[in-house]
Amino acid sequence: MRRFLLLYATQKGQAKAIAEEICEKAFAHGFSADLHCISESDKYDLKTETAPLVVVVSTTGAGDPPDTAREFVKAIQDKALPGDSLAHLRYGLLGLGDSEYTYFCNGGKIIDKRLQELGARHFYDTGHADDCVGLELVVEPWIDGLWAALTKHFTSSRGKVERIGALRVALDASRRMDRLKPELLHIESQVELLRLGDPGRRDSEAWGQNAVDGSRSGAPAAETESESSLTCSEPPLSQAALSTPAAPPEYLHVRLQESLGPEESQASVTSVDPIFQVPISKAVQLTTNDAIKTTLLVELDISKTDFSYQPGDAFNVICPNSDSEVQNLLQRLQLTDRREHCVHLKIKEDTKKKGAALPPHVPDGRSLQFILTWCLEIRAVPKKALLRALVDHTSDLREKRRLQELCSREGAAHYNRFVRDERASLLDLLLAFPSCRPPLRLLLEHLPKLQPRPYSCVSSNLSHPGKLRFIFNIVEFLSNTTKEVLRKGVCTGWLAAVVASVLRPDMRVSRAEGGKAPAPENVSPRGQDSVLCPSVVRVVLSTIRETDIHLSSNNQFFPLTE
Ligand SMILES: Cc1cc2nc3c(=O)[nH]c(=O)nc-3n(C[C@H](O)[C@H](O)[C@H](O)COP(=O)(O)O)c2cc1C
Repeated sequence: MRRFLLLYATQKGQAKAIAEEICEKAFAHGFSADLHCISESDKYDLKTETAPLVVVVSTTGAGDPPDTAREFVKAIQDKALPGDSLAHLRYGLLGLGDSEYTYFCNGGKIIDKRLQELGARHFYDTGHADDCVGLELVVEPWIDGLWAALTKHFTSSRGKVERIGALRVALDASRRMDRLKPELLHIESQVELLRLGDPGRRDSEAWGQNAVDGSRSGAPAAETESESSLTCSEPPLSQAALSTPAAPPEYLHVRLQESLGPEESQASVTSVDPIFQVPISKAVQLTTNDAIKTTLLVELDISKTDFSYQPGDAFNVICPNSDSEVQNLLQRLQLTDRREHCVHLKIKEDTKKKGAALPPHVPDGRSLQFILTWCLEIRAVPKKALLRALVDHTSDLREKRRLQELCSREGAAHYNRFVRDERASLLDLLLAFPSCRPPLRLLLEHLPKLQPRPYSCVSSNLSHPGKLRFIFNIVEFLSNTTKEVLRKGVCTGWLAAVVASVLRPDMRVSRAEGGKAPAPENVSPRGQDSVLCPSVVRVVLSTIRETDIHLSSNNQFFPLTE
């Protein structure tokens, strides 16, 4: 068995589960993995490790490595470490993150960068998996490729790494004895020679071409396939035999029934918690106009509601999808004239889907317009399963082929580049592929729930009776798409719905990479840019008390008094 060291650093368990999956699969590929949490520093020693290292590490906080990696990071960041202290080490790293956060996969990036600084080299290129679109999109191909990379590592550098390790140990031991004998100089030069001629270096460069990296996905392809776009590809992909996933089984039966009367209040969005619709009563720009990051204090008028809260409680804020996008979607589905019809769902009797269940976020009997506005995340980046399902409803053969490519294994880099990184939505795809005419059923089966976002409130009922105050940090608050949309001056999407209602036309949306608290000199004195909201925006609040959401340290700068 060829052994490798497998370390994971997790906050919520996903990195651990992935490391365990690697460990289980290793055996079948002829490897044995020594699996440890990265915090178990007594179980491994990178300074003397001769086997390749595989690290799976997630990100938490504002781009921090998980708590369990704190000691490890501190240890490798020790400035006293020589720049070649890990030169014998070959490693592969899989970072987990969520591109909705400012510092995507930063936990992994910090460790990766420092290992490189200490002389360690990749035997397999780094993967960055994105929880926002599904970790599996990167994790699965990354694990699939790992076995070939390990095999290549073991065959091309068999013995050499072990020899370096053995020589180093001998050298270090002798150094500790503080007797620099002439033969040690010989060993030292052997180590140097091995390092210079180590094929692992060339391997790592070669593997670099096969990046399974969210942030750089498609970059190599971009050089050779400059003409590729969402709708068209070039050889070799356009001529490749494709391995596409099986069509996801249909499982919903949809019945549209003419509505008998006007729809009830929109407040009955699906939630087990009590829900309130409240106006935004005030928005205060807390940062000056030239601040790197724009920070808003948003005040909601809850005087007509009845619930208690404390500072630090988190609230789920749900905003509706933009009306124009909903209308566009209805048009593409050719259902505009039936938008007021009530939607009734049943599980198809002959479905092949195991454990099929009605989507809990789609209430029975509500209008089609209501469901598209309040229940479905119509801006979600379509997953490959949805792309695959769209193939079967596309009549133009060229469009069909391109959709097949985008959901195929061979087209994974194009999916990342043109769908995931561009944050394309279903509507974008329907516009790009005009012959695609999916049934409503397909949307209800595939679109996820319109997600609320938790925000901590910063006021108390005593300090601000009848008011609920939140801090919105614009840079972190906006998705890439929304930032882009705002730059173009068009507001769409639910995030933009809130922002548009509180942004003054002259308020700048910062492009800078945020994450740090605004410098005190950038904080507007006493909220002088305070503006009364021109319009009342319906925001649905559902209370949740989340003990693990605390006020960020940013808040200490904010002048919360009137
Ligand atoms: C409180 C919290 C903070 C997070 N911060 C970041 C971040 O700054 N950057 C990032 O890329 N992902 C961030 N994430 C996303 C996680 O890294 C991602 O969901 C990952 O899959 C979690 O893996 P784990 O369960 O092993 O910790 C954060 C997640 C949570 C819950």
